[in-house]
Amino acid sequence: MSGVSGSVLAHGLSVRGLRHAHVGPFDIDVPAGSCLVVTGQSGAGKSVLLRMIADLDPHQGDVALDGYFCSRMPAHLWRRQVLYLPADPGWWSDIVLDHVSDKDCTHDLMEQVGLRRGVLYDPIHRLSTGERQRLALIRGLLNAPRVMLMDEPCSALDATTTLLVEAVLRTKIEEGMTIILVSHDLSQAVRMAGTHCEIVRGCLHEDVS
Ligand SMILES: Nc1ncnc2c1ncn2[C@@H]1O[C@H](COP(=O)(O)OP(=O)(O)OP(=O)(O)O)[C@@H](O)[C@H]1O
Repeated sequence: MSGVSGSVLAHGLSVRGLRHAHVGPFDIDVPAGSCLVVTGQSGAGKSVLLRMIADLDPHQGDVALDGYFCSRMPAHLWRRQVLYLPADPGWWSDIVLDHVSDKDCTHDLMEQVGLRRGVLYDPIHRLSTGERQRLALIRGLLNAPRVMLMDEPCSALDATTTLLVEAVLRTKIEEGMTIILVSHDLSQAVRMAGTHCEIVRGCLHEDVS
């Protein structure tokens, strides 16, 4: 049982009383087809928040997707729908092609985010940080999650490439995806946020500026 009472979104992500150590409690609603941008100082708890939502870090409280609580669902089913994209993605093989299931879709997405075709045939360790970041995004998108929890997905990208990635994310949001995007880039927050919140002293404050 979740131990959480009260209403949750019928379509979208509802975070209820989520906390760990000095971070939280967080209560957030992110409707399907919208983007919440989370900012905050280094060490504020942004990554911990994402990892708790993905059920990767220990926590109190619960999260619901379309009214179905994480605590009542097998972990692998939750994480298939609610995908965490870490700032420093892990790779289980050094061969890029091992990580992509649909080559046509991958080519299409690579073009959209400005990745050269040759990336598919290079070893992962030889790729630039920004290439790996975009590849991890594509790998995540190929799994068609309902929710993406993105930890600074554009931190290694130049301004032009950042806009390409944002355009892809905007399309996904229009198609109904829910995104929580952690960023240190306030201009990105302005461009992407349906809602922009800042974590201050462990709590989330909606930006009203
Ligand atoms: N599993 C954990 N258990 C306890 N404390 C943790 C755990 N993971 C992270 N922390 C601590 O929680 C705080 C928030 O960490 P977090 O990684 O969420 O910060 P952040 O806001 O993402 O920072 P940055 O912008 O530097 O990435 C830090 O003080 C960190 O040391």
